[in-house]
Amino acid sequence: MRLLFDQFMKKCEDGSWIHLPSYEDIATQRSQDFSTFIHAYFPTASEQINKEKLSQGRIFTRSFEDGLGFEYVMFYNDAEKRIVCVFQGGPHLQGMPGFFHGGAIATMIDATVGMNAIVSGGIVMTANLNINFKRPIPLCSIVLINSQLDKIEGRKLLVSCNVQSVDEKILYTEATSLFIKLNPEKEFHIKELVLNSAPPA
Ligand SMILES: CCCCCCCC(=O)SCCNC(=O)CCNC(=O)[C@H](O)C(C)(C)COP(=O)(O)OP(=O)(O)OC[C@H]1O[C@@H](n2cnc3c(N)ncnc32)[C@H](O)[C@@H]1OP(=O)(O)O
Repeated sequence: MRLLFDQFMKKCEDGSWIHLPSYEDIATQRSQDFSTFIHAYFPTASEQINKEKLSQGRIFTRSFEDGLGFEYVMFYNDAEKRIVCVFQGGPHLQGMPGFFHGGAIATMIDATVGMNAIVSGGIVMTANLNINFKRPIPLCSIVLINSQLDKIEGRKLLVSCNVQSVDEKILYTEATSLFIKLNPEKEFHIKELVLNSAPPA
């Protein structure tokens, strides 16, 4: 994992790739603005949120103890509109004995294609996610999640993705997704927020 991280950090030196901040870091920077916007977009659903529990809310992929759940880092290439996520899931993500749970893989795919859609298009939500699980992924192995923005049609963003072994010899999973942009006018605001909070290369 460290070797791959260093290889991608090297690619960041000329600015073609950007080491993305974790979603948690982005959300906490402008959490009040973000929360107000989302609740205003979904007023009825917002009324049903248990406000006492809201303060205990944690980003799903960052809610496990270190090393047990989702360990990952994402790199973004703006010119190519793609993200590579280096992912090493921990032992608490087990499904079939010795392999990752399909829901854990789906979560990481959603997080990666979602980040690709956010940096490419603004504030979006997943409307559709189709996944083909082609090979089981051994628990605790390191994989690459390669995500690509394919098309923007008005408020719709189509993003595809695959999950491969590090040597690219095994194709584990393929996915396509549809994201819907919630607020076209804030597109540059969120992109700048993400890119400006990127850790230094
Ligand atoms: C970095 C971390 C990233 C994390 C990423 C994680 C992201 C998530 O998981 S979000 C959580 C899961 N998603 C959700 O809960 C979303 C639930 N769905 C919704 O709230 C709404 O359906 C929402 C917001 C997606 C779209 O609603 P709304 O803004 O009213 O748009 P709406 O007018 O219905 O649709 C817009 C267009 O998209 C199309 N569309 C909407 N949903 C779909 C769909 N599932 N399939 C195909 N087309 C669709 C509509 O037909 C319409 O097309 P057109 O403009 O051509 O008529």
